[in-house]
Amino acid sequence: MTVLDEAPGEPTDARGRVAELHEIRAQAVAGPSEKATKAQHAKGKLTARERIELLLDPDSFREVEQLRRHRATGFGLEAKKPYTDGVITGWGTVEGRTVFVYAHDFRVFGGALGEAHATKIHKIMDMAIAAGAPLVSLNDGAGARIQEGVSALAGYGGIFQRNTKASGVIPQISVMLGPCAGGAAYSPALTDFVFMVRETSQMFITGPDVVKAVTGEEITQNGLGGADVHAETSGVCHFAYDDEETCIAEVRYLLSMLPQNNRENPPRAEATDAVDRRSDVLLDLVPADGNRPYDMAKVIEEIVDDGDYLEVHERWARNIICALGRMDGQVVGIVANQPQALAGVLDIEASEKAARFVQMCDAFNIPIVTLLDVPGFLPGVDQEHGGIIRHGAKLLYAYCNATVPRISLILRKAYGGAYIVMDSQSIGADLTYAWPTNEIAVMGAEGAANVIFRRQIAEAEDPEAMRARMVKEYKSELMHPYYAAERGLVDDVIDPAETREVLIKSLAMLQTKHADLPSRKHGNPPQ
Ligand SMILES: CC(C)(COP(=O)(O)OP(=O)(O)OC[C@H]1O[C@@H](n2cnc3c(N)ncnc32)[C@H](O)[C@@H]1OP(=O)(O)O)[C@@H](O)C(=O)NCCC(=O)NCCSC(=O)CC(=O)O
Repeated sequence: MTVLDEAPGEPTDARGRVAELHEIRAQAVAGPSEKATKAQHAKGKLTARERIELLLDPDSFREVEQLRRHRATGFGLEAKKPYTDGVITGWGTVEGRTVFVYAHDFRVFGGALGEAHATKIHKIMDMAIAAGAPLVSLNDGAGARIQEGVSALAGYGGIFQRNTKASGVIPQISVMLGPCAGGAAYSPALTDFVFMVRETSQMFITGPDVVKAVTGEEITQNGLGGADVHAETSGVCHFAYDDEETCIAEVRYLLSMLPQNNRENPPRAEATDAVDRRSDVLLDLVPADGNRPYDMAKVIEEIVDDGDYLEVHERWARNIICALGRMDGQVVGIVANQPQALAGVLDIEASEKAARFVQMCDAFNIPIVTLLDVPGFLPGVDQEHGGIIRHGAKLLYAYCNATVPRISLILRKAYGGAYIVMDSQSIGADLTYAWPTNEIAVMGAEGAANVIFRRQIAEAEDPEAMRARMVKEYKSELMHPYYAAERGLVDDVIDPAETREVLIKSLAMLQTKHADLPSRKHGNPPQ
């Protein structure tokens, strides 16, 4: 029973009304019951308000529509009309910059979305778009509120439409903090970043019971749509953590590297690492032998400010790394082949992962640095039948379409179509560099010799000796490190130890880059 469950009394004096307001507010903030809060904590989850407190700067939260209640009837809803209607909405600041937020309160109808709940979210999304500030959703809801039927479903439609309208305009971050089923899983997929917490958050279109009924498969909630599944297998989530506190702290970190909207640049930090810091260690990190693996993450660590960067989709498609870091305080997006996983080939998942990242960087004015060490696209029936052509095209399209500053550096090998796709000069990179160990070619020397000298090798008295001679000839003709530089296809061959300085000075020059694309409604990118 709330104050407003009874007809408001006779007007008393102003002080009486103010006291009444404070009482109502206290009820709204407290939520349904102490028991419900305990149940939430017992599941290892924080309440919506506790989460908002972790996300925003202290005392910065300003709530909107705290006193909203649903007007639905039937199924006993008339008697159950809690304030907030199960979602807390408002704005505050993160490191002093405005951020809009909505947080499902699982204690109210399992955080399920009804009509009033949905229109609160619509309002806060409209406010975020109008203000040009990021939107963070803290999701812990059971999907459409079943008692409200189609009104609830339509509420989701309004969210999806706004997610799409806001796409590429303001950063949208979805933080999954509970079981998010059905409608609750679609909106995050439309946003820029999805965060999850192991054990306590799940995302699925239909839960294990429906899966069992339809396909006969038996699986747990986590097995179906837990954080590890989405971070490693499906690629639905970009970041997965063990607890809510770490997860929300990382959301703050990510926000610190994003602009408020597409009309701003990402915030520049105080430079804390010397521009001309040499990286002699890179010569030991990257073996000259193109077949030997190494950890590209260590190269990134060496060239960014203070070795600090945030890897996106760290555990999905590990053969490519996508990361946000700073160079001389300026935020950059780094795309790099990872020779340590699948030799760094481009396959379906790697192409999708990098394409989305490049697109995100371009939308939010983040310059892109591409580090190449790529043997090519992954051959195979699975890949061809899985549509590697159209998935690879997504990456090509994303790079070709990107107007932010783009710099690429070839560390070692760069073969074939994969070389062209990974931001070569010919698809519009602003500056391309290579280390003296580069091998830019249509394919590896052995493969090339086998194709173009097949007849000579087959007819030779000693085919193996002939093959070795032809490989050598191909290498000396076409695969020496200066072949591309002589033709102007790389702008310079650089000393690896000077990589950081060269990249930073190039980024500084490109800061004022301006590029226009022909006028059009929008492109038709491969899907
Ligand atoms: C989300 C859950 C896994 C959480 O399980 P838990 O054991 O933690 O909690 P619980 O089941 O006790 O639920 C907590 C309270 O929320 C209520 N509750 C749960 N789901 C609800 C829903 N969708 N609508 C209205 N109320 C709901 C419960 O009745 C309960 O109320 P009380 O506290 O009063 O007892 C489960 O509740 C569940 O599977 N719910 C149904 C999810 C679903 O099918 N959603 C899709 C809807 S269709 C959709 O979204 C559109 C689409 O098809 O895509």
